[in-house]
Formats: sequence, C-alpha cells, structure tokens
Amino acid sequence: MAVQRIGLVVHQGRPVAVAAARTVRDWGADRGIACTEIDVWRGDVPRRSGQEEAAAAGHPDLIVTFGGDGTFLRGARIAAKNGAAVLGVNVGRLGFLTETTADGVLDALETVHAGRATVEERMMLTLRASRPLEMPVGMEALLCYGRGPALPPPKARSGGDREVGWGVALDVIAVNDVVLEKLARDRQASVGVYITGQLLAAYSADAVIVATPTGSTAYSFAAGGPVVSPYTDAVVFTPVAAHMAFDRTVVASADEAVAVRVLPQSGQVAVSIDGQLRGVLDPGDWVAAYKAPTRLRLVRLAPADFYRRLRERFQLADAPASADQAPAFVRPAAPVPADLAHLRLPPLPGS
Ligand SMILES: NC(=O)c1ccc[n+]([C@@H]2O[C@H](COP(=O)([O-])OP(=O)(O)OC[C@H]3O[C@@H](n4cnc5c(N)ncnc54)[C@H](O)[C@@H]3O)[C@@H](O)[C@H]2O)c1
Ligand SMILES: Nc1ncnc2c1ncn2[C@@H]1O[C@H](COP(=O)(O)OP(=O)(O)OP(=O)(O)O)[C@@H](O)[C@H]1O
Repeated sequence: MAVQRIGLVVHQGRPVAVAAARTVRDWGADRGIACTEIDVWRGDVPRRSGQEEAAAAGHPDLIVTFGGDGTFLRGARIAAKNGAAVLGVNVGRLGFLTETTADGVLDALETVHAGRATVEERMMLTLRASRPLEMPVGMEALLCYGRGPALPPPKARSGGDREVGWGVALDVIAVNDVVLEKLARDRQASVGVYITGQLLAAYSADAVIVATPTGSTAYSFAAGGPVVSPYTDAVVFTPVAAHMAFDRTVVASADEAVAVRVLPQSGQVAVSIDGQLRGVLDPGDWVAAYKAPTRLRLVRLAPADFYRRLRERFQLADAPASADQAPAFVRPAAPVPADLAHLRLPPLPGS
C-alpha cells in the first residue's frame, strides 16, 4: 500500500517512543506524507470515539503505535473504526501485538510504502446489550489508575437505544476481549452464560471473559484459557475463579454469540473492553458478544510467525530433560507434496 496519511499513537511516558515518532514525522515530511499525532488523552477535549479520533486526524490509512500492547490497543481502536491498517512499534514490556522495534520503524515504513508488506486480518467482537451501557457517577475518580480520562460508554449504533428483544447494538469493537467482572471485591459476579441462546451454565465468579483468538493470549490465557490461532475465527469464553466444578474454556464458533445475563443475586458487574472500563451492569442486565462485521488490519513485515512470537515473547521453557534437542524450525527443502499444498506452510529460510 502506498501510504497517504499516517496517524501516530505514542506512549508519551517513554522517551524512546517519542523520539521514534519524531523520526517517522521527518520521514513523512520528506515524502509529502502527512503525519498527525493522535493523543487520546489531550487535555482540552473529552475522550473521543475511534471514528471521531480518525476524523480529527484526517482519516489516516495507516496508524503507527509506539508503546506496548496498551498503546497498540488504543491505536487499533481508531484504525478499526476507519478501516486503516495498524503497525505496532514495540516500546513496551511485552509488545505481543507489535511488529517492529523503534530501530526498525523506518525500514518498516519503507517496506509498507513500497507495497512489500502484507496486511493480516483479525476477527474482532462487537456487542449488543439490554440497554445502553452507563458508568455510575464517581466511577472515573475511583479508577484513577494513572492513565488519562476513561473512555465514555459506547453509543448505540443506528440510534435504536430503546430496542428490546435483541437488545441495543453498541458502537464498539473489541480486538482482545470483553470482560465482565465483579465491581465490588466482596460481591461475586453471578451470571448466566448463554451460547446461541442456550444456557451453558450459571457462574459465580470473579469475572467471565469473551475473547477473540487475538485476545486468547491476553487475560483469557492468564485465566487458564487456551492459545487459539489468530488465523482462525472463534469466540473464546473463559471464566475467572469460578466457584464451581465446571471452570473450563469453551471455544465457540465465530457465528455463535455468547451472552452474559446478570442474575438477581449478583453484585454489580463492570464491563471492560480491551482493558478499558466502559460500563456497569445491574442484576437483570445482559450483554451479548459476537463477531464484528469488520476486521482489524494488521501490517505484517514478514510471513506469519505467531508460534515463534509465542515462544519468544512468552519465554516458553523447554522441558529440562529435552532442552536443546528440538530444532527451532523445520521446513524440508523438497517440493511441497500435493496433499500438503492447502496448508499454511512456513517459508523456506532466506526466501
Ligand atoms: N490477569 C491478566 O493477565 C489481565 C487482567 C486484566 C486485563 N488483562 C488484559 O489486558 C488487556 C489490555 O492490555 P493493556 O496493555 O492495556 O493492559 P495491561 O497493561 O494491564 O496488560 C496486561 C498484559 O497483557 C499483555 N497483552 C495485552 N494484549 C495481549 C495479547 N493480545 N496477547 C498477549 N498479551 C497481551 C500486555 O502486554 C500486558 O503485559 C485486556 O484486553 C486484557 O486481556 C489481563
Ligand atoms: N499517550 C500517553 N500519554 C500519557 N501517558 C501515557 C500515554 N501512554 C501511556 N501512558 C502512561 O503509561 C502507563 C502505562 O500505559 P500502558 O499500560 O498502556 O502501556 P503499554 O503501551 O501497554 O506499555 P507496557 O507494555 O509497558 O505496559 C499508563 O498508565 C499511563 O500513565
């Protein structure tokens, strides 16, 4: 893709991130490519929706993030609303979702601009709810976790904020996950979990997570859920500290909605999307998470390497008795047999 306009989302607390963003601005200036910094926490305006941020930045076709996964998710929220591609530059602690380093960013941009990068599409989730999400008065002050102001609750899509039955469609997307967790530490979340309208189980838990395959390596993974290939589409349901025998993940099909209904005896339930609190539910409320109609477009500089990334960034340890015995990469040089031709195969080294 020849880049037309870049939006920069920068972790302002990291000098390396700020400096790398400056080099990108200079790179853009040399090529007549406009670069606009998108500071989601600028003090003079309230938090804006992804669409509003994209419009204010002149609808960039490429969002470049400088930071860790949190910064990436802030940029992805804007990119996803605008159909832009997103390139993550890792200036963070883990940076699982990022693609390059601060040192590599200019080469990466040359690769993208010359049309030599690929764009990988990832499934996202969207939501319907029994009513528009709301944040109780005073919540924001309580949160006060060092980030800038919280995002407002998502708006209803198409204005139908009084729809009943199938619920209100919310103008929101999740790249990683929708998390429903107990709000007060001493009141568990009691929720009924429904998949395709059928009760799976009633849970009494700290939280329940509905994740995308991309989000399967985030909170869902920490809660004991499986790693799901990001090249598949699925809806991953994982309970957190469920006080019951059945505490396993269910990997549902991408065309199956997972609905969570807050039961009468439950405490209030916080709804977080990609780590951001977006509303609080009362008993009787429900939300349903399902595959979003649009996909996140991730810039990839090299062929798909999800499992290498998993091994390296999660520092997967080999069994001591087997360490150093398993080769790091296996790809025969011989032509691919016909019965394997439909598989996703690693490229030959150096190709
Ligand atoms: N116990 C937990 O692990 C826990 C608790 C709350 C939220 N989270 C996750 O944090 C995400 C938001 O990320 P953040 O950086 O703003 O908050 P954060 O800084 O609290 O992130 C938690 C950790 O998850 C990593 N991470 C985020 N997305 C990932 C992904 N797709 N694959 C692998 N690792 C990933 C981050 O680098 C960080 O180390 C949420 O979507 C949620 O999944 C995790
Ligand atoms: N653009 C910004 N402006 C001001 N402060 C920021 C900005 N981005 C991040 N911060 C600060 O850095 C803290 C950590 O942010 P966040 O967890 O999103 O980082 P990250 O990008 O995920 O990197 P890491 O991998 O190190 O966690 C936030 O609590 C906030 O105080």
